[in-house]
Amino acid sequence: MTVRESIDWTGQVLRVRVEGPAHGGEFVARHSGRVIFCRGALTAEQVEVVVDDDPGKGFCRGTVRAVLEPSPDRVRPVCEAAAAGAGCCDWSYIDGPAARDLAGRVIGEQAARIGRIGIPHSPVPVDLPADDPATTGWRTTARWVTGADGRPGVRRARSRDVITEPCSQSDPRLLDAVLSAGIGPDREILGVLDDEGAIHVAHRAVTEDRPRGRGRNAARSAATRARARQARGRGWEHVVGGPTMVRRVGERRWHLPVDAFWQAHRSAATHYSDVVRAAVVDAPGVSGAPVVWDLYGGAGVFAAATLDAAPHARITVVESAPDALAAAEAALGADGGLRTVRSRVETFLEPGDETDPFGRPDVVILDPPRGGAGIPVMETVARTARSRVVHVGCDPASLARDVGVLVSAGWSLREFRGVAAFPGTHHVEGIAVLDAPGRN
Ligand SMILES: C[S@@+](CC[C@H](N)C(=O)[O-])C[C@H]1O[C@@H](n2cnc3c(N)ncnc32)[C@H](O)[C@@H]1O
Repeated sequence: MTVRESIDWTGQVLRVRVEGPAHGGEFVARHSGRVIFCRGALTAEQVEVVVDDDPGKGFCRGTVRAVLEPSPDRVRPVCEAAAAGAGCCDWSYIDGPAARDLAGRVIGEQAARIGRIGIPHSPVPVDLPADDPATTGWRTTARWVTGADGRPGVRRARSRDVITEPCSQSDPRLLDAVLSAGIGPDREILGVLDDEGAIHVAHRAVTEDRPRGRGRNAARSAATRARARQARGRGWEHVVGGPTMVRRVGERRWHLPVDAFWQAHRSAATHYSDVVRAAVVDAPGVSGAPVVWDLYGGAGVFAAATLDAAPHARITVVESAPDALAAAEAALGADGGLRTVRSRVETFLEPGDETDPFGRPDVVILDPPRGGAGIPVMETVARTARSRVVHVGCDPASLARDVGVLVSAGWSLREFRGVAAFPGTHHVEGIAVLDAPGRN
């Protein structure tokens, strides 16, 4: 069938057989030659889906309203907020091991399709973070909003409505503290359980931006604009605990503003640190004093892991947030070989500025935000790093694109794994370790 631009199935109920997972948490099904991205479905199920977003091209989006033939991997959703329609735990109806397998398939598929990377194991294996089996209560930094009635909750999917059933991700002590604080209407709330067991609650005015247009991309852009207007560190009223949290990996401690970046899962920083340590220790052809770049380095968690593996390493942490770098210097400054650079990574790597007082890097570690490092950054890294690259990425598509740049420049993939760092959701962290041409 030829698909016409004017087609619109919005509101139609379709009976479909579900195929595999797509990037973004929906599942693929087909009807009359068009793809339907189905929310709330599972591989091989027969479902009835209501079309709720139809851009009028070769695909549309829908939500499952009845499961006619359920998968054995379907379980009762553990997240009350998601069951009530919130956008938080979109895979909370999928059994944990099955969800990890599905996430590994998405990582492998994106690697092949976008990165043109041959993966030896598909699905890519997805590990529990530091063997932590928690499916609920794993999040130690959480956010809520209050609506006009002042009750804290999370947003309904693709809506500004507030759902007050609890989300299962956050440690339950956080919501208890938020409820006891009695915060008023129209506030954004931040709750943190830090690594010394202290609870911090802060709130500020909700900043909103109306979507310009329909669909989830418009909603996402509106959220991004709102976040950009409400800068980090601004406007918080601290009502429980104080403005500074303590974070720990092993024996090291970081003092950070409560809204500074820290890995969301309570065991993620430890897991990634273990991976970095192992990757630095056996980087091919590298001495006991490697030169290392920790790009998008935050408070230097991976720099710390590097120093544990190679105490004489000379490390440059590149990061745009000054509060994170101050915390890195305070936590690691006593270790001689640390240099912090407050800069966007793109600027740090600009032509003519690729040199480092420590010399060309043996190992480059990258942990960019969701959009990934991008092709120009990866091309420079491919030319500059001597031995090994470790890329940690929370979006399988941008990770695939970034790693694909290295692979097409002749780098070989030594390890490619996922980490179930966001249980109950489709989100997954991917970690790729690559060796320079001629080094493996
Ligand atoms: C995913 S976090 C990783 C932080 C650190 N590796 C950790 O595990 O705590 C990404 C970091 O990159 C920083 N960032 C975002 N865009 C950046 C850019 N273009 N250049 C430098 N840093 C950036 C953010 O402030 C954030 O600290």
